Amino acid sequence: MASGSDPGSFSSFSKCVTKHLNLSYHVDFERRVLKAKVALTVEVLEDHFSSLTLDTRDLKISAVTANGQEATFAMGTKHSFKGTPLEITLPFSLSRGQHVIVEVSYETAPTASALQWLTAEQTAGKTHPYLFSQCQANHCRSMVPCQDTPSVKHTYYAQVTHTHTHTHTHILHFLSAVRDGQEPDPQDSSRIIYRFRQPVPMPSYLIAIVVGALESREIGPRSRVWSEREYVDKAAFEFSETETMLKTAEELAGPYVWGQYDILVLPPSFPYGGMENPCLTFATPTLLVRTQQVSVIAHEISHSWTGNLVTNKTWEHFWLNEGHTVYLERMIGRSMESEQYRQFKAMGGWKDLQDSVNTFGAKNPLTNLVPNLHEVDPDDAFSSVPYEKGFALLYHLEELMGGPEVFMGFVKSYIQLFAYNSVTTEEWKNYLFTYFKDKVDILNKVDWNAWMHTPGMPPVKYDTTLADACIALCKKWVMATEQDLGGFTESDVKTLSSHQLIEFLSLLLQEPLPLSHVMKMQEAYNLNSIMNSEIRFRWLRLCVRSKWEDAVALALKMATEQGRMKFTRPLFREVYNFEKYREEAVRTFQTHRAAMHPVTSGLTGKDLKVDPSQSTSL
Ligand SMILES: CC/C=C\C/C=C\C[C@@H](O)/C=C/C=C/C=C\[C@@H](O)CCCC(=O)O
Ligand SMILES: [Zn+2]
Repeated sequence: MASGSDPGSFSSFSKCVTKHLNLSYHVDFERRVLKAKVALTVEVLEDHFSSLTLDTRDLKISAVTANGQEATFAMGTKHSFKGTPLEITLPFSLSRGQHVIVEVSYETAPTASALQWLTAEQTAGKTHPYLFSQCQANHCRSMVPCQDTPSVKHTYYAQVTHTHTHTHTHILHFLSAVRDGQEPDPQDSSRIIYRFRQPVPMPSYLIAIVVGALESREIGPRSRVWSEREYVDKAAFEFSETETMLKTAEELAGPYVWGQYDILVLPPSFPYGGMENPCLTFATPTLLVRTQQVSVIAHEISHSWTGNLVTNKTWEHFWLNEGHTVYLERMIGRSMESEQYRQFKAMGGWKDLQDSVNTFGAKNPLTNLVPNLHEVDPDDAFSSVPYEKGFALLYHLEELMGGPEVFMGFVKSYIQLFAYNSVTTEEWKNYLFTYFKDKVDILNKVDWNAWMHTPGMPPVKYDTTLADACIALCKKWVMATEQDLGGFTESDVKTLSSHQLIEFLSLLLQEPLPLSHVMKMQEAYNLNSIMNSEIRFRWLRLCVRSKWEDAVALALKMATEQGRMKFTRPLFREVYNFEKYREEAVRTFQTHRAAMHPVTSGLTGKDLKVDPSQSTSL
């Protein structure tokens, strides 16, 4: 499964592959570290095997054993984003097909890039500290020494406990796995050990941990929603369609193999809309506004097949995870709503792709569907491209091959064939040609090099029925002279759904308006009062781009009161590009960076050209 190379990993996965991890964690909130032990069950792939390399990042390793015997180890040279290779020499030699249990005792750093430690004051409840992880893409190595490449899949078992203080009695632990009971710690009966079991083989980037004062509500026969008490009822209400979506996804893609499907709503600094951690999707609280959660939860559910069951072999093939997941997410939307709704969402995705291409530059190789990630940090490469160019390719193929039902047949078959494995684009393409063996002539006419290895926008058209009202209103604003402005009233947007309002604002962001127009838009539509974050985010970007000074404070407020990178980074960049407020953007970032997620603060710092080692720039 793990042959080939991965530019993001130092680990020796062509010599050996991890089959199982047994983790023991002790969470120390006072010192902000995990004291841990991991036992890796490793299958040897070659004869005369006596050494292996694991990925680590900022870990303090204290001991390594192999089958219980002391093993020697050395740390290699630290790489800026790949971390430090841990080179282990076994006290014996093994042959191909044998297994060895390598146990590493270690401690994480308070700055571990996978972890965000929140003080009690940074939580909604204000009484208990909180810890959460985000391992995708290459951050698992900062909490577990492992073969941190998506080409290796293993099961895992974990036991977790935390330092007991009188204020921490209500703290619960969860991992991306099935709960396997809890019991008093035999070494300290005031502590509880929580146990978890993940029997489905999965890549390291899907290991996840959360520790905090959490409550839950049942939302379906295999689903609970977890969050701090302050959000839990709202979350249960917003995610009430989860079981319907799971069933729809199963009809499309096959059985759900992960047992439980729970959702965890995190504190506002969580950097993404959602993260598909198996058994426990992590979600931003910005979804807790009606109509916003549907596509994100459909997306995370879809990852249970595309991404978690069939996984990209390296991050260069990330579009296989995300393109297929967006395709499946929109097929769920098609089943639950309509084909027009799917087409409308596809058009919205097209704008997101355009936005990413504009941000990177239309000639930037990071806008290739399959980018070269040698010496490129995946976090720097992340954008809508793998999602939306990936979807656009699949949609294009769907049209060529005979429509959604026919193409979904291929996607389902691809999932069944590659389930529990990791794949490359080449393997995907070979299977496409095998599945559609009667239509190879048509497939040969596709300009594969343009789709896969050429930067910029691809050529695709969608059904615009639901977007026509948005396109017409956008045109009206773009063409309007100062004299025409009096003709705009609240009734223009009365019949638009929130999805259509998002589309309207996305269209306007492609053709920004004069300040007078934006001010009139506020007067007529009162968009400042809307709290739906997808709408607010686009509206505030539009205002700042039109140089409306009053909007700067609102944009910076939204950029800092939540930390979803999809919103935070473009809002900061927008204010930064408004010359007069550039310093204000940098100052606000400097004030908030200590409380931001480590990845968000790192990437926003790069966007604003703030030297990470200095407290101020400019
Ligand atoms: C070609 C891109 C190369 C590598 C990307 C791989 C990982 C990127 C890394 O930065 C982690 C991404 C994690 C994403 C998690 C969830 C997203 O689906 C959220 C999308 C944005 C949002 O809705 O907030
Ligand atoms: Zn995704």
